[in-house]
Amino acid sequence: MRTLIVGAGATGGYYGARLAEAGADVTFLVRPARAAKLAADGLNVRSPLGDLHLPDPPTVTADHLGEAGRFDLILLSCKAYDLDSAISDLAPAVGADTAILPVLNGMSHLDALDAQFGAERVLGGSCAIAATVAPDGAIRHMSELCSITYGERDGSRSARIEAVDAMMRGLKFQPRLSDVILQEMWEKWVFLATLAGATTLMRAAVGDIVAAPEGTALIEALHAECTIVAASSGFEPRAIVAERARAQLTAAGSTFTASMLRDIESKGRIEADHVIGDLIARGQRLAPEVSFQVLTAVYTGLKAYEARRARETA
Ligand SMILES: NC(=O)C1=CN([C@@H]2O[C@H](COP(=O)(O)OP(=O)(O)OC[C@H]3O[C@@H](n4cnc5c(N)ncnc54)[C@H](OP(=O)(O)O)[C@@H]3O)[C@@H](O)[C@H]2O)C=CC1
Ligand SMILES: CC(C)(CO)C(=O)C(=O)O
Repeated sequence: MRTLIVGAGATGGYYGARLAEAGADVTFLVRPARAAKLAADGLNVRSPLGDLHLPDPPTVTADHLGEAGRFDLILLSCKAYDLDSAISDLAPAVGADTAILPVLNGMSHLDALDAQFGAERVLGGSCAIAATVAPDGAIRHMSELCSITYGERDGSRSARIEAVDAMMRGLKFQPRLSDVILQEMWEKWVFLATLAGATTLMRAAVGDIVAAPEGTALIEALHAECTIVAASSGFEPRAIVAERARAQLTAAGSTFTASMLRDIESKGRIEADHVIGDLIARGQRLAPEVSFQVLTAVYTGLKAYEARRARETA
């Protein structure tokens, strides 16, 4: 299966490197600076599941993608703020039978991909991992948490999703073929928005927040607001998933944080609109009687961070 990994950052770099390690036919679509870094140093992964050095990872830049032909699978791993440019850059790789598997957090990227390439080409997907790109360019995988979930959005078991599943098996991450991928993407969004919202608002890990006065109540209120949006959209988290999420999000002593907090701490760009703003907008449309006060406080904090970052980097 010819696979194009769009982005060799934290997620694309990790999953793509593990696929390449196992001999899968992968090529990374990268921008010029990342291409130069990979050419100089190779693709390095530091992981509790085993380090990996790919001395010569196959890369292509957008200006040469047309010469690379069509791909069977495109694993899209950019941040949401780069989605429009990534869509235009990856377009030459999309043929009649290409499937696109996005692993971004949130949901609205599905609409953008559908509009550009047709919904029939767009799978559902998400990943659970704690990873980042270290200052030396290596992918730093920070815990054993490491899975990727994918499925046809109508729940069918197509030949192409079975082929994706076959390629993902036996590697250094947990693969999961889902028959209810939209439900799972919403559940992940509710979890992530609560985790990112609470840990960025408080600039602290879950355990630090629950140790503070009213910390657990704040996380629970945020989780409840996110759940209302999902339920109003027709994807109320299943009881067992909601209970597991609640336990993880309020665990005493937990050092769990969201990738968005890591991005803020490294003064990077964040997906404020995609992960939090979009949730509020959907909530205001579908449940206008709810005030979404905690989500709104989170969003204001994130937009203030963006404004400060823009001012200080201008
Ligand atoms: N990191 C994590 O632990 C987790 C992240 N996620 C989600 O996964 C998604 C991806 O996040 P993450 O991997 O952390 O992000 P990163 O910023 O680490 O990586 C994204 C990569 O995409 C590349 N990129 C962007 N646009 C293009 C383009 N047009 N062509 C080629 N490459 C491009 C960037 O390239 P360049 O280097 O040139 O900027 C960057 O290397 C996000 O939605 C995030 O929320 C989900 C679970 C966990
Ligand atoms: C929920 C979590 C931590 C797991 O992948 C995540 O998606 C993130 O940090 O962005």
